[in-house]
Amino acid sequence: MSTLEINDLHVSVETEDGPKEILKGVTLSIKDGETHAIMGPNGSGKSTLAYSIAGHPKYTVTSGTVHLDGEDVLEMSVDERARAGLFLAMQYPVEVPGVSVSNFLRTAKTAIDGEAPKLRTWVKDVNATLEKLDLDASFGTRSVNEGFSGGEKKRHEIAQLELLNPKVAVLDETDSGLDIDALKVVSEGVNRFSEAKDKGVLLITHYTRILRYIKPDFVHVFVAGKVAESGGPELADELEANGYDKYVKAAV
Ligand SMILES: Nc1ncnc2c1ncn2[C@@H]1O[C@H](COP(=O)(O)OP(=O)(O)OP(=O)(O)O)[C@@H](O)[C@H]1O
Repeated sequence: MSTLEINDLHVSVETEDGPKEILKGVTLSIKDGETHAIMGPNGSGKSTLAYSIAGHPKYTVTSGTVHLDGEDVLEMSVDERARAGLFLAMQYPVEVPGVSVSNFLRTAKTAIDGEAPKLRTWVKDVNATLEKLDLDASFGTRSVNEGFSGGEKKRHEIAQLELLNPKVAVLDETDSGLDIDALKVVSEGVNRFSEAKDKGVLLITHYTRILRYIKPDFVHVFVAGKVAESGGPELADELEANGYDKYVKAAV
């Protein structure tokens, strides 16, 4: 049974005027098989939370804890976090010119598992995964994210998710820039991961439309660096109807 436990997490970034606190005490617990959606206004700190879990050096954890299966995540380097089973799909995936998708995926798999996957089964797995995501097999020869459309970038993130098979996935606006067909394909990939494999998902999103395909067990309203309210899927409908106004006013 895997659990990601975030407790009273405070995170700052360095600005020209000194450190600025972005996360102001985030507490969340994500267990196997649970999908948590985080929704909140622009600039409330959702990506900061995702990056802080993954270990981005720009963010300084000033207090609080993050544990995965009881292990102290904040003590781990970025690659140790990945090996421990954490996965981050970034809002803006970076280009890696000259590194093919196939090479990238195999290198990542080898680094995470500690040994290279057997070539024949790996090639089969990669091709099957790309096919499920409606990506042509030739996609594997392209440089990572270079010239990818918005939809291709997000499908590639989900291909990584499926092939690297982490314990917990943090998906930062994986629905942004997707047309309706791509949204379905990407959502199916997330569901294959979360439902079929009984894994934990933290899904950051602005839109309830993805929640038609990926059913969250919990919805959290994120305002001014912390969780302002938590509820079930019905909370997303309430946000769609009424916006964040009442939560923003209460946070001031
Ligand atoms: N270097 C910096 N200097 C000043 N402010 C910063 C810096 N880096 C981040 N911030 C601020 O941190 C806040 C949180 O940003 P973050 O990207 O986490 O929000 P978000 O909720 O993911 O927003 P969005 O929904 O627009 O993606 C923003 O107000 C942003 O301007």
